[in-house]
Amino acid sequence: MAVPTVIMEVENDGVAIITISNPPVNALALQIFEGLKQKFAEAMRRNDVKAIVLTGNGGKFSGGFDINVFEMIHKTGDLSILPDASVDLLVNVIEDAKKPTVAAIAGLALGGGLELALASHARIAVSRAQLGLPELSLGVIPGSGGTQRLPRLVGLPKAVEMMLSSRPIMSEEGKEVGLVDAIVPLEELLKVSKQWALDIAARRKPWIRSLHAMDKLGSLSEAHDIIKMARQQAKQTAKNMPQHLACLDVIEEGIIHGGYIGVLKEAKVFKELVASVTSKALVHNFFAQRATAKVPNVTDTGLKPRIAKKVAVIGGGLMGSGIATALILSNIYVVLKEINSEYLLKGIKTVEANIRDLLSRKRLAQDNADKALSMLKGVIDYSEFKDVDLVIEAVIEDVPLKQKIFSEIEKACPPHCILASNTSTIDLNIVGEKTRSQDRIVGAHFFSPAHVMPLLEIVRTEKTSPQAILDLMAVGKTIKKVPVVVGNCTGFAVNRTFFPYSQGAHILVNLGVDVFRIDRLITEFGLPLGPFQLQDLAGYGVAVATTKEFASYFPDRTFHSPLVELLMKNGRNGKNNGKGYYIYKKGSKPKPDPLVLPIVEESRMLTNIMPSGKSIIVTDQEIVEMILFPVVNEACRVLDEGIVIRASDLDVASVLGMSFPSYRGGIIFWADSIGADHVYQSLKKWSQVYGNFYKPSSFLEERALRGIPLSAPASSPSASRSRL
Ligand SMILES: C[C@H](O)CC(=O)SCCNC(=O)CCNC(=O)[C@H](O)C(C)(C)COP(=O)(O)OP(=O)(O)OC[C@H]1O[C@@H](n2cnc3c(N)ncnc32)[C@H](O)[C@@H]1OP(=O)(O)O
Repeated sequence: MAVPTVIMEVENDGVAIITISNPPVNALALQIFEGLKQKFAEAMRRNDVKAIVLTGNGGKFSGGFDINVFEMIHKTGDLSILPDASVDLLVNVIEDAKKPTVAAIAGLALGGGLELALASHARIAVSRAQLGLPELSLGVIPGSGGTQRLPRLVGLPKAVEMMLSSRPIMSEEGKEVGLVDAIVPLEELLKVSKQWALDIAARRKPWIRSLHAMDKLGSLSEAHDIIKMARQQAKQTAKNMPQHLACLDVIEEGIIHGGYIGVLKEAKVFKELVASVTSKALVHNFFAQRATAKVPNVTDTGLKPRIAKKVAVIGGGLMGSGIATALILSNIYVVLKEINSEYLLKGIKTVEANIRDLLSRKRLAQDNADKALSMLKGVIDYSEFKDVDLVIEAVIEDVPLKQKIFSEIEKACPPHCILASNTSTIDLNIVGEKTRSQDRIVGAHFFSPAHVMPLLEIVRTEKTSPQAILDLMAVGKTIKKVPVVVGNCTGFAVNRTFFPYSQGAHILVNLGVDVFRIDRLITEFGLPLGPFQLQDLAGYGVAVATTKEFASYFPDRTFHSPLVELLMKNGRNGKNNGKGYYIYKKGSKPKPDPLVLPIVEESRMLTNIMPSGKSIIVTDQEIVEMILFPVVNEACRVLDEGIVIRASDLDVASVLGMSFPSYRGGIIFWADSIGADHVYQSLKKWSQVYGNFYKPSSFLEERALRGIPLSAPASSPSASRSRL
């Protein structure tokens, strides 16, 4: 592994080029701060140095502060390892120095990386470099002056937007808003930056210390209004995440009392937030997501992924058209197949509507939209399949139909082509039973809407080849999904883990708990929708079909609630017909419908599970736990059966596939933070009163009783102790 280093070369023109080197993204490891201090001190001392250019090795400026250090703090609680960079290095050594520094930015400058560039006296970037302050997505705020300097360079509205969204901008936009001074080709980056630095030194170009700039800040009352509005928004969109309001407080401090005071407050708040549970969970998420890219016996075999240039999608329904949209948006040529021209037209219209929607929400530029649509071709036979690299079947969940399609595509496609199914429940061995191509049959399970949801569950059977998995992972990355490789079982990792979620909610309702109270508590916990609103949205057909599927595989823990069927009998079909548990009207928010209450009563009469016919009394916390602990319990079975490679894969899958709040780290991380023992004891207690649905799994029981975290790998010393 390469050692993080900072090197300095002084050229005859009097410019010292200081280069950060820490592959792959030049993260600012603790040694880098030391190195920067030393090299800047040397550059200031040397008489042959007139100016400095700060840059990064390997075509990247810097991906920011080394997030491993946050992880170390979360493990040890030792905040003293944080470098005192924000004043010491960035203000005293760089910004207030007697020699100017120019940041030469290629590739990316994120977080602390961008903050180094902000403290420099000018920024020269290559085209399409990513510039951003994504710290809030890690549960902290920018901690090296970013909260103060960015508003002073780009104005308060843009700075607030960049920090609160954590989304980077391209250098082209950076140039428009004043973050970048010039955009140049990569070959000229150093040359132009050196000249710029010399020009500043000779006062031919302005020597700007951005912490002291005032012209972009606007009046105090304007700033007050902007921050007030941002606070209101953050309260709605970033509930339970302290870093958003903290960031606004720190920005405000600097506007009222000056940039330097702002920097001091920023450093203090940064330290507090680094140690927070939110940061711990979000940093866990960051590394957990990266870990999904490492699949034993697949990514470590030396195999190279083959690039899919042309993909066929079979089925133009909601899922198929969403998948086609995701592919064409990433410049992959798609043939969309339907059984007749009427259905095909419908499918293509859905893809067009998806693209229009992205356009209207400014997520896509017109020329990119046109380009994407030009990559789509509709077909009603297999003639275009002769040169496809991947087929994704996305028809209804019907075993004979899928088997027929797989027999057909085996003949129609070239031998290297991967044959994938988007089934969410059906065993892939059964899907591919009638073929001789089991080694290239794989699950490509997208989540609805497929062009928006970031998870791609890649399901392998014992026969799927490593090459097929690797190729599909590469497609997933290209279309900006996070691929998580899982094993084959009913519901695979995500739907299997979460099937008790709506079951638990239905048990509670039949025990007398109010439907809308449950939804409110689950959204307060952090999921975007409660289980009943989710059912309204997904459609009752899905609820009935999946419950049936799970009931046949897991009869010991399936609860038969007649509620959905009763709703349908009463002419309710969820959002589809505007009437479910909620009333849906165009242009207004869904409203709880009191007219469902008699239907709920009918369901309660039929199930007759309320003790002595009376509603149970439960606290808000118990309600959340009675819904989510059974999910943890099923997650334990998924771990026990080796359906996922590592526990953190389930965290990623729960966050990206089920919108489990990322600031709680994911389903297993959350359970471990509460303690396996509490989960176990609660489930045990409920199973004695309410039955088998709550019965703790043997995996949970063993870990709880032996005090081993659920996330500990089976082979780890702490977990293997359990078998002694
Ligand atoms: C004081 C300051 O204000 C505080 C901060 O700066 S906090 C840090 C702010 N920076 C960030 O949030 C950026 C985080 N990184 C990223 O978003 C992305 O990694 C990236 C856009 C830089 C690159 O993306 P991509 O090319 O897809 O590569 P990706 O797989 O994510 O990362 C490559 C490797 O670099 C590591 N890495 C990336 N950024 C890192 C960082 N800031 N610290 C430590 N490691 C980092 C990843 O963990 C991964 O390691 P692995 O190969 O061992 O799994």
